[in-house]
Parts: sequence; C-alpha cells; structure tokens
Amino acid sequence: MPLIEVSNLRKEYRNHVAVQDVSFSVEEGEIFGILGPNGAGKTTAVECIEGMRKRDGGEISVMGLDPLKDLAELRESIGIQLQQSELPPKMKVWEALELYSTFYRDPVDWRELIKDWGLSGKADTPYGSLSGGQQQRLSIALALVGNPRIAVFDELTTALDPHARRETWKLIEKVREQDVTVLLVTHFMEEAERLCDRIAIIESGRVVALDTPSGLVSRVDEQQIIRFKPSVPMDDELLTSLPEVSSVTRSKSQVTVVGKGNVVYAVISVLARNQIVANELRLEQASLDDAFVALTGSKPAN
Ligand SMILES: Nc1ncnc2c1ncn2[C@@H]1O[C@H](COP(=O)(O)OP(=O)(O)OP(=O)(O)O)[C@@H](O)[C@H]1O
Repeated sequence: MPLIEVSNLRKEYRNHVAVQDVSFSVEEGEIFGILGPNGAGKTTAVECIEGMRKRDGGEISVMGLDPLKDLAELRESIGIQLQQSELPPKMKVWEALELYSTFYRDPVDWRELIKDWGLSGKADTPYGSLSGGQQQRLSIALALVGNPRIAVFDELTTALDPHARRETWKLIEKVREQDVTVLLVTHFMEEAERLCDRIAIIESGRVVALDTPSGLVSRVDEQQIIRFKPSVPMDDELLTSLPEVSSVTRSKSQVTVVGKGNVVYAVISVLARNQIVANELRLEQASLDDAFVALTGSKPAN
C-alpha cells in the first residue's frame, strides 16, 4: 500500500486555481520528486499533503490519515523542513533542536542528530552565524527530530552554491537510508535525476508526466546522434542507405549521423565491415532537460 496517496487534488486561492487536478502515490522508501516550472502549484500541493493548507477538492491519504481530519496524528509522522526565516538568528543549534523535540510525542535524542548531521562543533552557535550548508543540515535535523516516516523537502537546495547543493544531496540520500520516505520539491533537473526514484512533473496545476527519470527521458529519446571521425575517406552512401539513419552531415573531418532505433549498432557494424575505424566516437542522447522541455514547454533551471 502506498504511504502517500493523492487523488484529484484541487486548491484555489480566491479566484486563482493553483492546483487543478493532481494525483500520484508515493511508495514507502522512495525519494519521490515533484518538478515543475515556477508557479506550477508544487508547493501548494505539498502543503495540502502536510496539512498546512486546506484542499478544496480531491482526496489525500498519508499513511491512512487525512490531513484535514487527522492533523495532530499526521504531524507526528511527517517531518517538514524549516523555512529560512523560521528561526530567530540568535537561537543556538541545541536550543532549536530541544525546542522542536518538545513538539513531538516520541522525539529522537537531539544529541544524536547533532552528531549524525555533522553539527557537533556547532551546538552552541547561533542559527544566524551558521553557513548556508550548516543551516541546511540543521533544517534536516529539525525535520527528523520527531522520528518521522516521511520527510518533505521543498526547494531545500535552491539558495545553495553548486558545491553545497551536492553535499546536501548526500544528506538527502542519508535520510532515505534511515528508512524515511522523502518527498522532494525541486527546480533542478540534475537534482531530480540524481536523487529521485520517480518524478511527477507538474505544470499549471496538473501532472503532465509521472515516471522514473529514465522513463521520462525515454519519452523523448527517439533520436540519437552519433559523431565520429572516420579513419579513412568514406562515402556517405554507406550510412544514408541504412534504414535507421535519417541524416548524415559533415563538418571538416567529423561525420554526424542522426537516427532512430538500433542506429548505433547499424552504423558501427557497417563501418567495421568496411574496415573503417570511428575515431573520437561520441553518442548523444536526450536528457531529463530535454524531457522537461518537451513535456512542459518551459526551460528548466540550471
Ligand atoms: N497564498 C497565496 N495566495 C494567492 N495565490 C497564491 C498563494 N500561494 C501561491 N499562490 C499562487 O498559486 C500558484 C501556485 O503557487 P505555488 O507556490 O504552489 O507554485 P510552485 O510550483 O511551488 O512555484 P515556485 O516553484 O515558484 O515556488 C502561483 O500562481 C502562485 O502565485
């Protein structure tokens, strides 16, 4: 049984429909990504799941609990990441953890969290004096203090530089290793591809695609591009005669072949039969970026 089930979720703000119709389910142990352009309704959908916003339509079940009816119970099982401005800058790391642990019936020992999340030397440091990466680690520790089965991270890495972002990815994987299911809202294609088992792409309040990262890529992965430099002069006819090849172009000594299906095998075989070596051989395939553009018509964040 899925841990989270969302069916036909709808949420309006005054006269603006932020979430039109969103359905997906999240299995236990997954890192499930929600990806989409700005204003797509990602945060609104996630906040309805957390019980921070009241939905206007549809059904949500989080471990059998309904956020509209069972909010107190739900809060015990769902760890929500701290928003940037939520802690007073003078509050010390240990004070924040101790305060948050009082919100839960069965908190974990926050001293362990300090060790686990690499904050041992920082227990007495005020929140406002932590680096961006340390604030993220505290944010994750605070999300885990209630010993939750689900953690929700919304744009956890958006404000971080690329190095700190990669460090945070390792932390998110570590959260999953602790048997916590992760719901991850992100703008970053690379982040979704690297971390998520499955991704729902949301646009204008609707799910436009839901699949594994490679499943999403394969939807636009029809064309393959092969580039190489032939070891001896070669007649293009050798390649254009192959049914898998749609075009052959040349730029100086480089040959570019575009095709579909088993085009790589077909090209390499015909070259080998003719004793031609493909030097500097490169293959290009569609990426998750291409899938995002094809599915939403928007350019992803970098
Ligand atoms: N409290 C609110 N009142 C009115 N409209 C809102 C409110 N919160 C969000 N919206 C609007 O609802 C739509 C969806 O917003 P939401 O924050 O859920 O999108 P998002 O996909 O998370 O966007 P982003 O990636 O930019 O954070 C947007 O058009 C936004 O302006």
